[in-house]
Amino acid sequence: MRFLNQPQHDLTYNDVFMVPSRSQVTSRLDVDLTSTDGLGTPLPLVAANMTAVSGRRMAETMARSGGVAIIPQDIPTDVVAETIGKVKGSHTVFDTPVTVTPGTTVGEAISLLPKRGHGVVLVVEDGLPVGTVTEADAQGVDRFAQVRTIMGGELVKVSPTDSPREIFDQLSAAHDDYAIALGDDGRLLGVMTRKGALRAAIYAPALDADGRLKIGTAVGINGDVPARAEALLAAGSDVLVVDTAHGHQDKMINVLEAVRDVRDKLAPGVPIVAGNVVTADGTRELIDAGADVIKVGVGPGAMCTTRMQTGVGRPQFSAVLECSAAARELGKAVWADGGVRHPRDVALALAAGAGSVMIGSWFAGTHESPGNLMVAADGRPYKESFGMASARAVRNRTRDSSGFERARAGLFEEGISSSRMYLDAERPGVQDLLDFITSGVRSSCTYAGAANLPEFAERAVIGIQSTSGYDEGRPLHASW
Ligand SMILES: NC(=O)C1=CN([C@@H]2O[C@H](COP(=O)(O)OP(=O)(O)OC[C@H]3O[C@@H](n4cnc5c(N)ncnc54)[C@H](OP(=O)(O)O)[C@@H]3O)[C@@H](O)[C@H]2O)C=CC1
Ligand SMILES: Nc1nc2c(ncn2[C@@H]2O[C@H](COP(=O)(O)O)[C@@H](O)[C@H]2O)c(=O)[nH]1
Repeated sequence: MRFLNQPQHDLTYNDVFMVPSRSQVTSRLDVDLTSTDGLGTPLPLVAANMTAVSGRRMAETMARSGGVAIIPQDIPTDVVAETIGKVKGSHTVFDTPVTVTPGTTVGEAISLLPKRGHGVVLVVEDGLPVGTVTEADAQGVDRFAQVRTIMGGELVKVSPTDSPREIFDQLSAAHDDYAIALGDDGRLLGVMTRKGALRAAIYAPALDADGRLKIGTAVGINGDVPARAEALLAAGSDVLVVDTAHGHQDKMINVLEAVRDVRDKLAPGVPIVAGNVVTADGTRELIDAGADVIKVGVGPGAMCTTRMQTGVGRPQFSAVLECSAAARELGKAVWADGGVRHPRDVALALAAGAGSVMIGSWFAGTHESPGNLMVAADGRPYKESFGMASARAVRNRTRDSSGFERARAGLFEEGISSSRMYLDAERPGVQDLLDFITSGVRSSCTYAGAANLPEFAERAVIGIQSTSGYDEGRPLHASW
């Protein structure tokens, strides 16, 4: 990457723009978005280790689309192990349906609809699919009625060996939008919508050496971290994130060395990600202590109050640029963590040299995040998000401590305890957001003349802009 005009101060994503360069890449579909962080996932995107963001559904969906989700450090180890098992047991292409039985009430079935982006609940009897229920089927029906009275019985059945294009064509011919895939024994393998078929032709899943979906997990720096790391690796975690607010501290370095020893003994191929830092020194020290990838970002997160509380942090574009250069010198990479609100931010982080980009709050406002769907007074659906250093998260993390210790820890909050992440009516599912982001990033690459992410980081030409420069680029949804 090179600057068009030399910066005199540190820069946020909003402070910069990219100019087009002569390109030999003629189609956005020719761009290879494989991450350059050593994990080699087909998409350079990571769902953050936040309780309001990454659970089983987020992990499955991210991995099917080529990225990865990190299950947070605050989830009990046995629950994380169970989640890893479920994700690894799910189909790598077909979506996992929400299922009910014919005797389930309509009210319960409808309450399960928002658990998936595809808007259908599958009715299963004795292990066999017998019908579907959608919001439309339930219109005007008593919530206590059983779903058998309203379910649609015509199911489009496809084979797991059918190509995405064949499934798309079968659904179009049947004027339907929901296919179920059955194994040879008639067992349900998963479901696919028409849009899902289109996506299956574009995205490749992120798979482990045994061909199962990838999933990552996080540990903090307190408690018996090596024991938790051992259990997570034994359960099959594909990435281990060692995460704390101030990553450039002695305790982190000691913990990281211990986690590296556990990893080397049990699962030498599993990368360790550590953070957060925002300086070249912090990056180098965490790499020396055993990290393969450095998580970069102090204070850019949407749930973050660190900069207002402490004055500490660094504008994220400059932090990623400096840390990625330091990591690259040592043959390692960084994740740009936090502050992503538009596809352009992902593109700019990759231009600054990030190997992958971690997203939290934006993904919290999707069907696949763990929270319950709520509806605001104006009718807009939303999910609650909260920071991992908020009083709410600290209370949860210190549940085994004394009342005094919990109360004291609560005084040191550095995050928001409750925030509304509205579901975008146009993009309510995380796959919708991934479509939005990847189409933007593919396009950024072709503007730079890059066929892949190493070329993009090499060729990007970045300029610095004023706030009016940034404003000029915002679309107007009404006349001025
Ligand atoms: N990227 C970011 O900007 C930030 C991210 N977070 C996220 O919140 C989650 C919780 O992290 P964290 O608050 O570190 O909680 P942890 O539970 O991981 O505890 C942090 C440990 O580090 C010690 N510590 C020393 N200095 C600091 C400091 N300045 N800030 C915080 N802890 C410090 C704490 O001791 P003691 O309590 O005695 O001081 C404690 O032992 C993580 O997921 C983290 O990534 C949190 C804040 C900023
Ligand atoms: N200072 C704080 N930072 C936090 C907190 N919880 C999470 N985070 C960081 O934010 C990113 C995600 O950023 P986003 O803009 O995509 O939401 C996450 O990975 C953490 O590094 C917090 O309570 N305080």
